[in-house]
Amino acid sequence: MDAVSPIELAFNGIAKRYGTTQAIDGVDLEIARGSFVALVGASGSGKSTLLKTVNRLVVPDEGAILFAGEDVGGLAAPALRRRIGYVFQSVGLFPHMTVAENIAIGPRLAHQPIGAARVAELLALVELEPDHARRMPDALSGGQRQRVGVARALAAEPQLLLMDEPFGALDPVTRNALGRKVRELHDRLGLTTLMVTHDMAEALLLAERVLVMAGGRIVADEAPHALLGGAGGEEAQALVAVPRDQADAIAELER
Ligand SMILES: Nc1ncnc2c1ncn2[C@@H]1O[C@H](COP(=O)(O)OP(=O)(O)OP(=O)(O)O)[C@@H](O)[C@H]1O
Repeated sequence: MDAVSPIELAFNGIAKRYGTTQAIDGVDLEIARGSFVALVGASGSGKSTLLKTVNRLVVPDEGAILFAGEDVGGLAAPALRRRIGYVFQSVGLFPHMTVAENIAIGPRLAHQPIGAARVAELLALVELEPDHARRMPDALSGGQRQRVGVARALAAEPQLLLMDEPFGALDPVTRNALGRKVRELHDRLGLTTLMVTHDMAEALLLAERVLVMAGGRIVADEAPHALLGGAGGEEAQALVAVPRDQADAIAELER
């Protein structure tokens, strides 16, 4: 990505209230095409709500979101969602469908079905075996299910990938491997990726830009190396302190 990358996503004055809770409190943000952006912050700070405004699972009270220059509020939701891959923590695979059927569901519903060869290609992308296609979701490990979730999100060849705590339920080794895999796919497929995570270490390692939310606002917007150098203010530095303190404590144990 370079300085002249076009803007893939622009949030202009986004606000969303639930009763007395101001979930999003005026977000202005531009995300460059091809970038991998992490959204971190305390529980309840508004990360998921902000992410869901992009694919219209949440409709903001105020403001507009431009996706490749088009106002998402003016697009039909199914057409919009076909251009956006969405991966979330609980995966949401249909239990009564095979892995192949789960992967193919989006294109099928859009009347653009994909064949077995494309399913096999998608399985290979996420490093699953061809014979996983015939399995039912409950015959997979959590990590394998999450890989199927990523394959499903990529099935319609989206240009934008939204991920909401995609690796949250996984063990640390699987989490690390799948995070790296997703970053590699992001690069290889030329995606723009917006990932919500609780884990600052994951954000620092995978993203090139880290946004910190607090109270429905973006309070820091920095590159990982700048955050590690002390930038971003109090909220951001409190989050950076967690993996740093852990690394220090482990280094201490090794002495
Ligand atoms: N559908 C809803 N109805 C009522 N309140 C909601 C709804 N969705 C979110 N909220 C509230 O809006 C605020 C922001 O929620 P959101 O899920 O965006 O936070 P988050 O940063 O993603 O949190 P977490 O990290 O715990 O997932 C919270 O106070 C939450 O309780």
